[in-house]
Order: sequence, then structure tokens, then C-alpha cells
Amino acid sequence: MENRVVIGAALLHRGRVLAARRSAPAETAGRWEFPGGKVEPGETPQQALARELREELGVEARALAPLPGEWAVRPGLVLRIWTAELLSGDPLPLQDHSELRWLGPAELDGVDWLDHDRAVLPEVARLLNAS
Ligand SMILES: Nc1nc2c([nH]c(=O)n2[C@H]2C[C@H](O)[C@@H](COP(=O)(O)OP(=O)(O)OP(=O)(O)O)O2)c(=O)[nH]1
Repeated sequence: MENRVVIGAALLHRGRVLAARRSAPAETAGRWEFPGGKVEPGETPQQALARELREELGVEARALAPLPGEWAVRPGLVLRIWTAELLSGDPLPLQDHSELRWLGPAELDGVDWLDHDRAVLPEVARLLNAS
């Protein structure tokens, strides 16, 4: 089976990154993640990231670069995390999330991230500290 890709967006803005608390399904509800979702057939990862953030948060955002690493979410589904910048709008938990938080580099450990997302936190902290 061809792998589908899930893109998570590490949305960087004014020295902080946006964390989003999942509202479903039950197994992951309450855990924190990078907003995003599956790349649809015919879409580039960059297009998928922009579409998902428009749908989920009501903002315009632009994908910047993939962070190192990829993780098998389940057979046939691979997670990649890209940095992104906010172009316009103020993120709201319109879809899929119950809460949003902007976290600075020293606050990244303060929320209960999904397991795979933890792997990129050192790199996100490094980027935030450098910005
Ligand atoms: N969006 C997102 N999903 C993540 C992250 N980390 C992680 O393990 N996942 C997992 C959770 C889900 O099993 C899967 C993505 O599913 P999703 O529900 O966000 O994707 P989607 O909006 O396109 O879903 P769908 O309703 O179209 O099926 O990847 C992350 O940082 N962001």
C-alpha cells in the first residue's frame, strides 16, 4: 500500500510555536500536537499545510521547511513536521482542537504532546531560540 503523509505544522511566530489540543478521537483527545492533517491526492505538502491551517485555525500560513525525521503513525500513514510562518489571521480552534497555546522555547515541555511530536521539540526550541 502506498504511504499517505500527514503534515504537522510547527507554526513559528514572534519567538513562539503554536500547540493545539486534540478534541478527538478518544485515544488522542486531550493530547497536544502540531495542527495539520493528511496530504490529499494531487496536493503538495505545502498546499496541504496551508489548507489544513485555513480549515482548522482560520489563518493563512506558508510552509517553510521540513524538520528532520518521519514517523509511522500507523501502517500506511507517515507523519512529517514542517516549520511554517503565519501570514495573516489569529488562530482559533475552529476544527479538531479544543484549545490552542503559543509556547516559547522554555514552555515546550509544559504540555502533553503526542509521542512522535516530542522528537522534534529540541529542534523547534533551537529554532525559537535562534529567532
Ligand atoms: N495533525 C497531526 N497529526 C498528528 C501529529 N502527530 C501525530 O502523531 N499525529 C497523528 C494523529 C492522527 O492519527 C494522524 C493525523 O490525523 P488527522 O486527524 O490530523 O488528519 P486529518 O485531519 O487529515 O484526518 P481525516 O479526518 O481526514 O481522517 O497523525 C501532529 O503533530 N499533527
